[in-house]
Amino acid sequence: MTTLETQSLTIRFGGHVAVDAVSCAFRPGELTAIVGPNGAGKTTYFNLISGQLRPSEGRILFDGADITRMTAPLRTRAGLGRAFQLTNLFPNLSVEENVRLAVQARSGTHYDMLRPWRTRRDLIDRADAILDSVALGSRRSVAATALSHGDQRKLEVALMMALEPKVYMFDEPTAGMSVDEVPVVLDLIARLKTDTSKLILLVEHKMDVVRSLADRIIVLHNGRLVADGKPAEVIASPIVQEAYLGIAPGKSAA
Ligand SMILES: Nc1ncnc2c1ncn2[C@@H]1O[C@H](COP(=O)(O)OP(=O)(O)OP(=O)(O)O)[C@@H](O)[C@H]1O
Repeated sequence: MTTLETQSLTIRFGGHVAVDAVSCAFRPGELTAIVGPNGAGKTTYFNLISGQLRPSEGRILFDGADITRMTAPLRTRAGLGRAFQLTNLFPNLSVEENVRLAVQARSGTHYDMLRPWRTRRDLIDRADAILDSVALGSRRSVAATALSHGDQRKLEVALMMALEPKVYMFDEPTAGMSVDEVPVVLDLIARLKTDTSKLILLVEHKMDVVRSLADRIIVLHNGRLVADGKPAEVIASPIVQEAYLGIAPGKSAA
């Protein structure tokens, strides 16, 4: 069973404590939304979990192992998946080629001159299924660099899916998308949620998105974990509405 836990996780930048002794355990089958005002430490917390940053103090446990000092690539290999903006893309290769390469990397298959890629029906089918699930089947021949912003975000999700992670980490997955592109990504995350062995973390500002997807919400403020609970409870809590989501008491959080 996949488990992920941070214990007293802290990072300081000079004198500024961006993430301050955050202790939190995440469970499989649960989508946890991480919310809070700008500068609260949400992305920094993500960077600590995925290994882009090393904590000043505290520990990260993943499937029972202490991964605090593990490099980001090793964390990815261990099953921590994060959608990164474009960094894992080959911009001049097509959408399909990008996804196939990610599927191939996951399968551990290396380039084999005696066995052309097209003979690997299993890998091709897997790549096709992923392309369809992110609604990029019709864009498969387009160079990654030529995609619209929304389609590039979908491709990032596709590459993460190809790696079959145990943990999916989404940092504002619909940011910058047009209104008609948003539902595809939300549907996709909702479908990922149906696999109860997976654990999903979502940093999101839009409360309607949080409300529709989250099983649990944690609130960060000034780097501290200040609320943790079921969405209805956390959203309704006056202190969160007023102080952390910037909503006057009595008004809707949407
Ligand atoms: N590499 C860094 N060096 C110095 N300060 C940093 C660094 N990364 C983040 N910070 C600071 O840490 C704090 C938390 O930033 P972070 O980006 O994690 O907030 P956030 O909650 O994700 O905000 P937003 O919702 O605006 O994306 C901010 O004050 C930010 O300026």
